[in-house]
Amino acid sequence: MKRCGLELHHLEQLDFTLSPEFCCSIRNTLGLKIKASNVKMSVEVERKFLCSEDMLEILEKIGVCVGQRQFHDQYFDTPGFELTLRDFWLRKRKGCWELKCPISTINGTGELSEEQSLAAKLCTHYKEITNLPEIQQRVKKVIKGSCGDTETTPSQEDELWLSKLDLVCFAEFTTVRRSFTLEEGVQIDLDQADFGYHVGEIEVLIPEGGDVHSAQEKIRNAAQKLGLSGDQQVEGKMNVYLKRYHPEHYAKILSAHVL
Ligand SMILES: Cc1ncc(C[n+]2csc(CCOP(=O)(O)OP(=O)(O)OP(=O)(O)O)c2C)c(N)n1
Repeated sequence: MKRCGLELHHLEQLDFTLSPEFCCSIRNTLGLKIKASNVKMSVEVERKFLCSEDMLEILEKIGVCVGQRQFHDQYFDTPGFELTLRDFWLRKRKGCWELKCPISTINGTGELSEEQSLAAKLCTHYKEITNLPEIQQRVKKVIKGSCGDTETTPSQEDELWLSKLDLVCFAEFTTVRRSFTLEEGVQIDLDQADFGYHVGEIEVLIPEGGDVHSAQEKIRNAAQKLGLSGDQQVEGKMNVYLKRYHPEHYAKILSAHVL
């Protein structure tokens, strides 16, 4: 999710009166403004955690609850899973398309301290693209399809570009999310997915090429404040969903070291 001073989910919470397309156009407008001032936050650094009652109490004390919302996600890939096997995640959420792309973990030079190595192990970071023509281009490149021209009007021609690129929905579920802000730039989401999985995530957004280590440091501090201990990697919603509903794909993804 892109955020500037105004949180995008504040707009999304209004969508009982605004259509998804209108929300998307607001998002795009904000995106353009952000780009113009050169602070486009397009890389998400995050750590998943399992939220205990104690943590929730701490969070309610030290964080500011910025609301609850519900969204339905649909994930798309080719029948041969050419995107997800390369760690690309194409999703439609509330009428908006998003593509999460892997980025190099190399950020600067020098040895990592033990703490930094642990933070890197526990955190994921992905670039998020939300501009549909850019998404289509990236997807085409990844799956190397000779799929003809996809320069179509995005919101009205969903089916067309998807079928041209042989993309089908392989996962869909609804999430109820409660969000908190902890300190400048640190957001905590508590997710409850409709297939029975609860998970929390600590998230920091940085610009492309920004300092991933310092984002990880912020996440580590937030984790400490919540009393999170240990170095256990926690599964995200998609891990659990795939394991349960697409075990063969899950096994392939594991052997490709994507999850
Ligand atoms: C712990 C872990 N999670 C995800 C992945 C791979 N992966 C990357 S993107 C991706 C799809 C989105 O997953 P996630 O970030 O868990 O979803 P969500 O929290 O709803 O998205 P948000 O609202 O924060 O944008 C996956 C599976 C991984 N390798 N390891």
